[in-house]
Amino acid sequence: MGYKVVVAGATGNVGREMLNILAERQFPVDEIAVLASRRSQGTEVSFGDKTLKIKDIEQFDWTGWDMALFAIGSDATKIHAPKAAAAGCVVIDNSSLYRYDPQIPLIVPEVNPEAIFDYKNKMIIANPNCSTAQMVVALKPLHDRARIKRVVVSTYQSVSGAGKDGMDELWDQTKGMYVPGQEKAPNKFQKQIAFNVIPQIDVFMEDGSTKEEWKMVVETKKIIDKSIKVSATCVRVPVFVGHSESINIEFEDFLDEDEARDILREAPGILVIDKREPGGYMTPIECVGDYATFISRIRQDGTVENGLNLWCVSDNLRKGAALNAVQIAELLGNRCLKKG
Ligand SMILES: NC(=O)C1=CN([C@@H]2O[C@H](COP(=O)(O)OP(=O)(O)OC[C@H]3O[C@@H](n4cnc5c(N)ncnc54)[C@H](OP(=O)(O)O)[C@@H]3O)[C@@H](O)[C@H]2O)C=CC1
Ligand SMILES: N[C@@H](CC(=O)OP(=O)(O)O)C(=O)O
Repeated sequence: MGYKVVVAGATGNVGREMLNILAERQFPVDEIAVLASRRSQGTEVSFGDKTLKIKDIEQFDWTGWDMALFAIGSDATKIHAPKAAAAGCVVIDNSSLYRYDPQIPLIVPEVNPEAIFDYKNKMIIANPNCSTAQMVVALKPLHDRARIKRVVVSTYQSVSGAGKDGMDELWDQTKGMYVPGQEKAPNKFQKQIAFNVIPQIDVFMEDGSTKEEWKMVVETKKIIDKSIKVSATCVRVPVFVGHSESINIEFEDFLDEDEARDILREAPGILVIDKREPGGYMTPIECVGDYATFISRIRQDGTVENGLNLWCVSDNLRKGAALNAVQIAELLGNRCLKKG
């Protein structure tokens, strides 16, 4: 016996990946419903070898459904997640709406699976920001060994993090550079993204940081340990899929780079690719479609007492969103609902 599963936002980048991953991992599905806005009603999406028709979320009756994977952004989530939860359908939400509610668990299954039992508080579970997800997978096993004091991270985030519109803007702007009359002005992004990088993701906060940077700080504390200090700079780069991060870590205790490499090799969800030769590291284009968080360029930072540098790459639509949500669904099924 399997689950009655809903995917909300099934026409989007993340929703489509959710359907792919549910099928790939043979999640025990008895029945599946795919939802989006009214404008997509009747559109077809693939689920394994099946084709499913999109239903209008406004008209959907949540009664009798076990779990719903949401990827529809905060505004629509605010309307529909409470309706699903009230009908007894556990919501696994990709938006930032509920992440900072102390009653709602924020989960990366490799890091804090025990938080799953708090789903009962509000029948909602939050999925972290894409940049946080891959970073905490890398930090947790190192923190367990040497206690992290401080992290300085710079991100290189792909345009798919900004949804379908972000990908279209990079594509159209790049084409427009070569075809006279087809130049495309910035719209989704604040400045030209083709052949450029933009040091702003999400809105500015009062202290001069951006909300994306704030999310990385607050979410890392909630998922791993509130004592960890994080300083983040988030940058949009002209890459379609795959977020990269340069991470500098300062520990309480000394951690040798070889031991760090061994720890990361053994850690769940991580693949270490770290040869000190040209090309002996991971780049975003190579991680697309993969489940892993890839770690490269592990090296001592001799400028602080107990420092380490590393390079971290992952598919933001998978580990950063859809895969993590499906892993949460698996955790919920195995440890709490126990039907599959
Ligand atoms: N991309 C990423 O890396 C990450 C994304 N997320 C979260 O997931 C959400 C979706 O991201 P992504 O798939 O990339 O975005 P897309 O723009 O690719 O897709 C948006 C999806 O949301 C649906 N939608 C939008 N408005 C409504 C509405 N009012 N009612 C019902 N459905 C609606 C769209 O349906 P329609 O086609 O009908 O418009 C579409 O299915 C984000 O807003 C974010 O909260 C979280 C972490 C990472
Ligand atoms: N902001 C992320 C993607 C995203 O949707 O994040 P959030 O779920 O925190 O709004 C990016 O642009 O890469």
